[in-house]
Amino acid sequence: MTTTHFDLAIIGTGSGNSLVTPDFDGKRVAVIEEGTFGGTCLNVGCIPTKMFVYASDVADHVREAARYGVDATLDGVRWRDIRDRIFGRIDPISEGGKDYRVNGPNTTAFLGHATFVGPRELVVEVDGRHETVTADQIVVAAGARPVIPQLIQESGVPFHTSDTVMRIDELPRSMVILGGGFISAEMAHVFSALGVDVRIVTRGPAMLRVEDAEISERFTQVAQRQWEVHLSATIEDVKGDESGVTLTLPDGTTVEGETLLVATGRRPNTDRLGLEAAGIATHTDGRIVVDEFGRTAVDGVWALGDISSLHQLKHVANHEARVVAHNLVHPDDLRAFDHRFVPAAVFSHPQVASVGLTEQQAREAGHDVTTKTQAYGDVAYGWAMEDTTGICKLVADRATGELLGAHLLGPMASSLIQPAIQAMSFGLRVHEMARGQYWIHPALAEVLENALLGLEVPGQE
Ligand SMILES: Cc1cc2nc3c(=O)[nH]c(=O)nc-3n(C[C@H](O)[C@H](O)[C@H](O)COP(=O)(O)OP(=O)(O)OC[C@H]3O[C@@H](n4cnc5c(N)ncnc54)[C@H](O)[C@@H]3O)c2cc1C
Ligand SMILES: NC(=O)c1ccc[n+]([C@@H]2O[C@H](COP(=O)([O-])OP(=O)(O)OC[C@H]3O[C@@H](n4cnc5c(N)ncnc54)[C@H](O)[C@@H]3O)[C@@H](O)[C@H]2O)c1
Repeated sequence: MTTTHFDLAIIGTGSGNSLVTPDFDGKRVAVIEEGTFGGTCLNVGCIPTKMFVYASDVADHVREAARYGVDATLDGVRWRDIRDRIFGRIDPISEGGKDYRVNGPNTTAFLGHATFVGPRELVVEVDGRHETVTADQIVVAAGARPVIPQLIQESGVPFHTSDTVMRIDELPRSMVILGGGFISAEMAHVFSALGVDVRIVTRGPAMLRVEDAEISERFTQVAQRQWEVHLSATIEDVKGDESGVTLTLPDGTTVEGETLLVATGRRPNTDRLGLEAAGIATHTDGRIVVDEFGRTAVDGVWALGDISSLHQLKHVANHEARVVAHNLVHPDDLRAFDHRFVPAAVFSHPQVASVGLTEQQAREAGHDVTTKTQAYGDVAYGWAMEDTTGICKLVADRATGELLGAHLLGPMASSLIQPAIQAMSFGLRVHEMARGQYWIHPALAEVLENALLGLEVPGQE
C-alpha cells in the first residue's frame, strides 16, 4: 500500500470539485471520487431533471394550447431522443471534468471509495488496490443518496430511484411514485406530461409539506387533479416483478404500476466514510457536525454540501464550497456560511418557489404577522395565461415592514421569486421594495408587486 501526502484532499467531485482554486496552483491536491465525476447535480440531479422538465413543459403547452384558441395536437413523445439529447450533453461534461482532474495540473485523481483511518488519513480503494492518502487539510463533500424504505428493500421488488429512472429505455405505461416531496413532484410532472399514468403514494397528509401550509394544500389539490394521489398512506405490502409492482395500503387499496420510483428522501453518505476513526461527529440524522465556517471537530477537516448541510440544495452546496475554499487558505480571516435566506424551487406543474419563513414559522417566532395572497389570475399577464391556480403569498412583520417570507405557486415561480430573495438579503423593507422601483407593466412580476402592496406595513397606508 502506497502512502502519498497532499496539501489538500477532497472527497467528492460535486461542489467539492470547485475547491481547486488558483490558491492551490503549485500545491498538491488529491481529488477522490467513487462515482460519476461531477456529482449529483450534474449527473442525476438538478441539470438532467430540469432538462426533462423543460421537454415536459413543452408537451403540456401543446396539450393546453386549445384554451387560447390555438388548436394543436401532441403527435408523440420520442423518449429515447429526449433522453439521449440530455445525456448527450451531460455525459461529455462529466467525462471532460474527470479527464481534467486525472491529467490536468496540480491534482491527483483517485477514482475510488475513500474511508478515514485516522484524523487526516484516508484509505482509498481503487480497482481492488488500497492507497493511503494523508493531507494537511481534508474536505468531505461526499453528498447524499436515496433512502429506500426497509419494506421495499426486503420485498425484492424492482424499483428505480432518481439515480436510474432518467436513463430507462422505454417509458412505462404507468408509474407508482413513493413519496410526496421534491423529487416526487418533479418526476410526476416529467413522466405524466410525457404520457405515463402517474400514481403517487406518500405517507404525509399533503404533498410538499416543507412549504407554507397554503402552498402545500393548493399544490396537493392541483396534484390530485392531474395524478392519482394517495395521502397519509403507509404500505402494508408490496409485490411485483419486472412486469409491474403492486402496493397494498392499510385499507386494502392496491396501487399498481409498471414501474416503481422510490423518492422518500436522501441521507448523507456519512455511514460509509469511517468517520469514527477520525473522530468526526455526526448529528442524529447522519449529517457531519460543522461550525459556521465549515470546520468539523477535527483540526484540518472540513465538510460542505449534502453531507453536512440542513439544505440539500445545489446553490447551498456551491455557496458553502466558496466559503470553505476561502477558509482553507485564510485561517486568520475565516468567513461564515450565510444560511439566512435560502430559497428553493420545485420544478413541477405547477412550479413552487419559496424563501424565508412560512406563516406558521413567523407566528411561532413571535412576529406580528401580516400576510397577503395575490392570485396570478388577478394581474394582467395572469389573465393572458388564463391562470386559475397560481398564487403569490407574502409574509411580513406588520410593525417593522420586514419581508419574512415569500411563497409562490404557478408559472415561472422559480424566477419570479428572485426580487424577494434580493430584498430579504439586502434588508429592503416592503414599501421600499414595492414603491422604490419600477415594476414592468404588464409583466407577470406584477403578481409580486401587488402582493407587496397588499401587505399592511408601515409606509404604504
Ligand atoms: C433528482 C434530484 C434533483 C435535484 N434538483 C435540484 C435542483 O433543481 N436545485 C437544487 O438546488 N438542488 C437540486 N438537487 C439537490 C442537489 O443535487 C444537491 O444538493 C447537490 O448536488 C449536493 O452537492 P454535494 O457536492 O454536496 O454532493 P454530490 O454532488 O452528491 O457529490 C458527492 C460526491 O461524492 C462522491 N462520494 C461519496 N462518498 C464517497 C467516498 N466515500 N469516496 C469517494 N467519493 C465519494 C459521490 O460519488 C458524489 O459524486 C437535486 C437532487 C436530486 C437527487
Ligand atoms: N428542485 C430542487 O431543488 C430539488 C429537486 C429534487 C430534490 N431536491 C433535494 O433532494 C432532497 C430529497 O428529495 P426527496 O423528494 O427524495 O425527499 P423529500 O424529503 O423532499 O420528500 C420525501 C417524501 O417522501 C415521503 N416519505 C418518506 N418515507 C416514506 C415512506 N416510507 N413511504 C411513503 N412516503 C414516504 C415524505 O413524507 C416526503 O413526502 C429534497 O429534500 C431536496 O433538498 C431538490
